[in-house]
Amino acid sequence: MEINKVIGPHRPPALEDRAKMPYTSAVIHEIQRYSDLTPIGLPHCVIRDTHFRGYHLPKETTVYPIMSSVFHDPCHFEKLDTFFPGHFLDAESNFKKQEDFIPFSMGKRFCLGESLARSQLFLFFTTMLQKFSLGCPKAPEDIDITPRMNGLAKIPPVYQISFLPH
Ligand code: HEM
Repeated sequence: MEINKVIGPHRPPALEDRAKMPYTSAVIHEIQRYSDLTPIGLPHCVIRDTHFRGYHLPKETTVYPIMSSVFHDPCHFEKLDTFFPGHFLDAESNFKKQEDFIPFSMGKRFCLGESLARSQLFLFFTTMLQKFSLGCPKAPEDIDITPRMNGLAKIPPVYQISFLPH
């Protein structure tokens, strides 16, 4: 079987897309890109002998969709190791959808909770910022964001953060 392009099922627009808050959407997308929470994705297995871009994958080969390579693709993101919401904004500051940005994976087994998760991320993030002023005892440049563990998932370190109601 020759696979050139795997097309995911139709995804309905999430609440975040309908809200038309391009910078907020860009920040949330950049958080997902930069944090790179599941760097090697979830393992899959080919169910028959498969040819993919010149490689022969015998039946039952385990395949890891290396998500990190997507989030650090220099063809799509100019500042790979910098938190830069501009990756998802065009020259007029409109939200720029990146078709190759796939934190919820793609194909038949893409995340079933994608719409719910995206709506929740948007509501959680905007509500927090509307209701609280966020603070941290350390200066931003002194915060070590190296993950505590890095394997199937990246586990973030523990931070001290304050939420002061407006
Ligand atoms: C930010 C939040 C989330 C992220 C980044 C995420 C990401 C993912 C990824 C990468 C996969 C693996 C797809 C694959 O096998 O290639 C997955 C699978 C799945 N996710 Fe999520 N997910 C999130 C939240 C949720 C939520 C809230 C739900 C349910 C309420 C959910 C339900 C599922 C299910 C059921 C699968 C398995 C789909 C299948 O194997 O057919 N996810 N998710």
